[in-house]
Amino acid sequence: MASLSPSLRSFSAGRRRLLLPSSRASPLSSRPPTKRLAFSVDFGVISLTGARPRNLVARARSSMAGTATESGRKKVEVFDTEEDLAVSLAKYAADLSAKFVEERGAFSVVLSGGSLIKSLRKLVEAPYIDSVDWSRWHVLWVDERVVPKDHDDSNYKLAYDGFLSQVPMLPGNVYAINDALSAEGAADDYETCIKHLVKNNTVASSESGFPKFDLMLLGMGPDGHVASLFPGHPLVRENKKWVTFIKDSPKPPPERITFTFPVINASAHIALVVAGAGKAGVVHAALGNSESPDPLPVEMVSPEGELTWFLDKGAASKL
Ligand SMILES: O=C(O)[C@H](O)[C@@H](O)[C@H](O)[C@H](O)COP(=O)(O)O
Repeated sequence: MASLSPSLRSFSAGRRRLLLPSSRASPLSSRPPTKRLAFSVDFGVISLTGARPRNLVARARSSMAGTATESGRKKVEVFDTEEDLAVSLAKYAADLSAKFVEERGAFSVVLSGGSLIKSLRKLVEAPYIDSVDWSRWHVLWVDERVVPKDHDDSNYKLAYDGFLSQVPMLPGNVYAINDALSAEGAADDYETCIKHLVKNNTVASSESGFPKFDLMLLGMGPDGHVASLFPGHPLVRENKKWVTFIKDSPKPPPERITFTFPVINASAHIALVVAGAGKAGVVHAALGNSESPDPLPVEMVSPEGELTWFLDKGAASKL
């Protein structure tokens, strides 16, 4: 069982030193994972775990050919409950951690905000709390709200309270934005920070010249947004910058920084984690055969590597 390292209270993120909101590591359950596997199809694109929604295989089978990237692979995993989803997500992240730590001595992980952090809760339990080499993790954010670190809207605070404070991660390996800067300044500064990480091989580089993160963990909004890339917003077409900013986010708070699609899509692995029937319509749209000239942001997620959808039964209910 990990205890909260006192040094985690003061994170040094590159040139930045951040004071953290006070937080306590709560006692962690040592309950073993209880994944239930009721059905599984895997032909390179789909595996269903737990409940098998009507028509999913046929629909996914027909949609994948049209939407998978040339080199990329796409999987859709559906779980009976969000609890089962969380169990599987923890194993997925821990397995990738072991693979990348062995291959290149580091594991670069990108978090989003929202409900994703809660879905990572099994990672702070046995067996992963002890088996994962947390000292090799390097954590960044795909998007961040431009608010102080101790503000309730901060994605950093959300992740710190719900995840990072409960694992023995090295404080210097957690890269938060500089909250003393404007949105534009913070975006530029974060891009510079990532350039340093690419230069010293902490983060890999894609052939396209963009950073290639080992694992990106994305949530999806009910309107189909990912990161802070919203439907109909010109930022979805940004193709040069690595990190950009938005001052009119339709989801509050309005000022944010966000990775751009070229960076998201250079990833080696992306997990799109979506739970709840409220998002079933967008999941259906995203996994359908849409030929729309104006795709939803979530439909633009198409990594060089592997995309895995983690859905609970509610989110998959219209498939
Ligand atoms: O900072 C943010 O707002 C997020 O990074 C955002 O992209 C989030 O992941 C989605 O809005 C899904 O959030 P929920 O899972 O809470 O719906």
